[in-house]
Amino acid sequence: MAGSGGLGGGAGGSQGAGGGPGATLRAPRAPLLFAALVGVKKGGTRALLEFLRLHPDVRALGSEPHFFDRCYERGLAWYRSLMPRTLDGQITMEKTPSYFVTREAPRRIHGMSPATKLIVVVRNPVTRAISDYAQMLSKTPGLPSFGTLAFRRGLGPVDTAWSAVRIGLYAQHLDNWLRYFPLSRFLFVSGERLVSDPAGELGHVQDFLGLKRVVTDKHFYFNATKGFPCLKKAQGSGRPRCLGKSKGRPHPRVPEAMVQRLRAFYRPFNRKFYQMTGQDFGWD
Ligand SMILES: Nc1ncnc2c1ncn2[C@@H]1O[C@H](COP(=O)(O)OS(=O)(=O)O)[C@@H](OP(=O)(O)O)[C@H]1O
Repeated sequence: MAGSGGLGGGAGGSQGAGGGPGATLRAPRAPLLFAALVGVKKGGTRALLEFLRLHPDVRALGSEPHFFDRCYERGLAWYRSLMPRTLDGQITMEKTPSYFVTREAPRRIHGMSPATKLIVVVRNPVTRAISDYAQMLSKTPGLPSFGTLAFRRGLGPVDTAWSAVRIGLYAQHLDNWLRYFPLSRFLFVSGERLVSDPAGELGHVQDFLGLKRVVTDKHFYFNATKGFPCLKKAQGSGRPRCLGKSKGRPHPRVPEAMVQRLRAFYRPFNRKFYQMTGQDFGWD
């Protein structure tokens, strides 16, 4: 049943983990080294996962399983069956950014394994909200303007009921996680630095996961057309690869006065988040 018994087993098969001849697979049901990229939506989670997958000791699910939010009723055996097979010492990973804002997710993940390592990519909540809105617009072109949705009656107080605003209240969401996990189980990655210095952020992530620093600046180049760091050699093709069009979308223009109001709104929440994490992300 979901919520008990750990994640062990699904990756422990008798063949086909890609470890080459003579590689020993973990015994079935041996506890997995499990790490989850739990958020935040539009923080840069796909970039981080794709970069981490270059590491030979990381085996990550490509798609978002949404087990701890939408699919929990399917049970742990289902979740386990989705996971890639791993060798002893390899880390199994998945990313589902909505976990960070799902009330039940921390309790459920803790129920599966309190040893889970949790990674959160955070980004300036104002830019994150605009990025979220850009994604909504790409799916629903006739959507009301950003200002209409972000402010009640278009002019009034900030509307915290709108998901694009609410997700950025990082301190509030983290409070819920800290009821189940100590801070030492978390790594907070700066979404801004993931763009300006991907190798530096990947260094912290590999340290946190107890991995050798294999992914380094040798793996990245800055693609001026895309405006983002890209991989020199993608897994499989060995060719240069940037993330797809939905990553690094142009943002709709939002009036500066609205941006300033949102910045002021988030400031106390950001400060609280800096205090809680002991890290200043420099968004003020
Ligand atoms: N290297 C690289 N290439 C492309 N994009 C990058 C990269 N690093 C970080 N980012 C930023 O990632 C943002 C999308 O975040 P997520 O992958 O977390 O989005 S999602 O929640 O999974 O939809 C995406 O947001 P937008 O720029 O608003 O599209 C990017 O700013």
